[in-house]
Amino acid sequence: MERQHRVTPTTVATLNDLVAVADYSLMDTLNSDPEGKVDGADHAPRQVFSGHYVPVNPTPIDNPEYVAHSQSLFRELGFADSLAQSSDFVRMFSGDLSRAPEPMRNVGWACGYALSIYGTEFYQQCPFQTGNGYGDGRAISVLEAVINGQRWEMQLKGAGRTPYCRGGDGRAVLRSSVREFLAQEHMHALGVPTSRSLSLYVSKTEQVRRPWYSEGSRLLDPDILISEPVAISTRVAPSFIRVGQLELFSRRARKQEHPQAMEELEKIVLHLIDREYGDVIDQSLTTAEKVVVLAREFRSRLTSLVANWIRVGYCQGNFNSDNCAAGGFTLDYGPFGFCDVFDPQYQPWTGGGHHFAFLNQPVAAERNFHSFCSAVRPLLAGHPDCLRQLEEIQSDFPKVMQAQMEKMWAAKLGLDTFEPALFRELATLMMQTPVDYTMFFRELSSLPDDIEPLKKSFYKSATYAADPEEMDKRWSAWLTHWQSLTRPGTREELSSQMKLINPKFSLREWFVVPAYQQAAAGNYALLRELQDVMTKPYAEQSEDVEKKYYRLKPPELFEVGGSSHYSCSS
Ligand SMILES: Nc1ncnc2c1ncn2[C@@H]1O[C@H](COP(=O)(O)OP(=O)(O)OP(=O)(O)O)[C@@H](O)[C@H]1O
Ligand SMILES: [Mg+2]
Repeated sequence: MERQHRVTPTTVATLNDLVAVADYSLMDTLNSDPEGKVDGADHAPRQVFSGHYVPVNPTPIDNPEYVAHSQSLFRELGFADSLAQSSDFVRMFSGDLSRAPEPMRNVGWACGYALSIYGTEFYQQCPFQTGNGYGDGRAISVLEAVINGQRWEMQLKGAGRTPYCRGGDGRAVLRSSVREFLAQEHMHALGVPTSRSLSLYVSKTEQVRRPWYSEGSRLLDPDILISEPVAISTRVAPSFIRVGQLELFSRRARKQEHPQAMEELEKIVLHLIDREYGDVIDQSLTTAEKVVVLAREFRSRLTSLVANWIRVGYCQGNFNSDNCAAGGFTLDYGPFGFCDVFDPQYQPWTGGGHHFAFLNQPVAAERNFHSFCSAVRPLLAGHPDCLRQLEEIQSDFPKVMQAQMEKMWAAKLGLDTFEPALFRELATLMMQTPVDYTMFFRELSSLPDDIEPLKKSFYKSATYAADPEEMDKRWSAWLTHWQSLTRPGTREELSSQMKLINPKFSLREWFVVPAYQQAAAGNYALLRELQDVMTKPYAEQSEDVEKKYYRLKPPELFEVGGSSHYSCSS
């Protein structure tokens, strides 16, 4: 596949500057659904039997209003901030491509994908029970652009129905859009690979109904239907290929569903390599050889990603294969959460159970990696040596994952090597006390002489309250043990290294709730404040910020439906 390296002007000041670098090579290299409507007016749920994408045009939201854009992404892309509120940019990124300037096309694309939950193939989520009606139900990509040598795909979320909408309305509400918008940029600032947020627009007049929690509800499931404003957010990434997408084509190849099935599988895998692994996979290798390198590289990215999630207290919530980006970055901020209390079983999504809980994410990742290996395996038929290598890459996943986890825990503790006994005692203490995960590690990063500063992070459970003296004694013993193991060198150096690993601020749900509630009433002040604070998560920031955002979760906010847990998020 030819890579085009067109360079944008240093500043993209107008929509014309952007569309001038729009690139549609994807629509030519990949297969279009032969039954797709050329004009993109393809919004009713139906089965899509072949092809990598369906041409489909977004459905604009009524009366769009600017909510936010990511200043840091705009800067990276060379976009002028003023662009985000200019009328033609607003029109396009709120879903109206009808007047997009040339060479912009007024048709985007949506992709089908398959679903495996914790490594098991599922079809029942597809309305036709065949898997042919499952995919981007409300996400539509509108262009790719190569900007300063980096390729970005721009995808609208909440842009209306596609053939994969499964009877849904194709919309995203402001609440879920604000959550995803803030989280993507926070994650990036935390140094964790992720899709990025470009822009967010809300409709001043269009609302949809969603199940939600009544004020103060402590029920697990939503108990009311509420009307919420619809929004369109645009996210960008080198591609949006998911493990589930590779699985869709692999399942078709396995079942010989149509004559081009194997060729379509190969094409999507080569496309993934081009978009996400172009710099690490030699173009001159055969497909089978490329697949082996791809598997090894994806394993490395995925294990590192999950270790990073745990480092920053993030639980993805619904880590199915269709929410697992094949490029190895975080995708789909649905029922996610950043933990307050350290709890290995932390899981804000009531439907996620133990499988996708905080410290089970390495195992969930392994399941997704197995789905990935099964999906690419047909491309290695007739290449016993490559097959053997893939087997080995797959079976070594737990070893590599474990190594990444140990490296991460050692770094969080400012140690050169992982100390199992020290860590075991810490995990026990963190659970029994329990501690606020973010605050504990941040306080530790200041290298306290005694446990007093650490107590700022203690929630003090019944276990702690039953015998605080004994607990404090154990904490002091642990601290002394830890101090004896920390790296030689100056204290300042160690402290500042640890403060780059252990963030001061994390995007806890109880910060986000009032921000999206205010936003729904047209007040974006809190949202902007969170944007600002959470894109500098390692910085000390002001006293005022510290008072508001560096504190224990108030007791009355625990177990609140829609904040501590949610059954749906869209
Ligand atoms: N309101 C909706 N209308 C149509 N399809 C929807 C809607 N909400 C979710 N879907 C589709 O249901 C599937 C599962 O939903 P899920 O919550 O994982 O995805 P999502 O948050 O929409 O998308 P993504 O994974 O693209 O971030 C997805 O394929 C999604 O496109
Ligand atoms: Mg999803």
